Amino acid sequence: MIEMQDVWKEYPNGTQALNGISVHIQKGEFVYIVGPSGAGKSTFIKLMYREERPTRGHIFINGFNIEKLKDRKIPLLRRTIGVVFQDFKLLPKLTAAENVAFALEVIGAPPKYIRKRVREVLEQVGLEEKMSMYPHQLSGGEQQRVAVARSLANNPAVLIADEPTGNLDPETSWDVMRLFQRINDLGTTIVMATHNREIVNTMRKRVIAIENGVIVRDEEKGYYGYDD
Ligand SMILES: Nc1ncnc2c1ncn2[C@@H]1O[C@H](COP(=O)(O)OP(=O)(O)OP(=O)(O)O)[C@@H](O)[C@H]1O
Repeated sequence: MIEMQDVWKEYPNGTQALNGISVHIQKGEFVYIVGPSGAGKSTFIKLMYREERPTRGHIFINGFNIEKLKDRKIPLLRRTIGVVFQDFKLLPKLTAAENVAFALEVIGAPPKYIRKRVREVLEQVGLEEKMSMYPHQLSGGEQQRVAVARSLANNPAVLIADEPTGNLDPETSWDVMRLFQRINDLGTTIVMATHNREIVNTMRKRVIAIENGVIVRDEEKGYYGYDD
């Protein structure tokens, strides 16, 4: 499902962000990516949805060979991946429902299906009553749940999250994590980069630790393992 073979990433300014990463993540897994600041976690995440390209190595995601993927085919890859960010990245002039609908409009889904699916995913995240609110009228946790609903709209096989609780207080972070657990229970693979020690140590999932661009630890039911 997700396979990286000896993946290296050097940014154009010469920074070596990843130095030979090999990893295999199976369908339905829930994986935390941990490590110190600057270790390469976001780069690892960005390679998966082809925001960045590897300098060297092979990446296969949901049946796509990232190396061979033509730019015009990137949208096909991204339909199979939902992405959630620390800063939510909602469109401020659109309501919650419109933000979710947008993800379906860009792929040309029929309006009737869009209406049904928007309601479904907003119900899934418990926000059906706030469908018509604009992002600034929602709390941080609610905005993140809209972003999660948007990421689920296309029924992705994989949900990738980069520091999704980074802007949320502890209680709200747990709401979002319970939501992730439910999504994972329904079969979606989850890969989440995080600095949240409490969540990693409580939920006990697979933990992959990256330091200086290499995997230094990969444990089933692992721990966070850093003091920051
Ligand atoms: N676009 C870029 N151009 C040049 N260097 C970059 C770029 N993006 C990241 N880097 C560098 O690559 C290295 C890895 O960065 P990355 O963002 O992947 O780390 P991270 O583990 O996600 O860090 P954090 O926990 O602080 O988010 C760092 O040295 C960073 O400065």
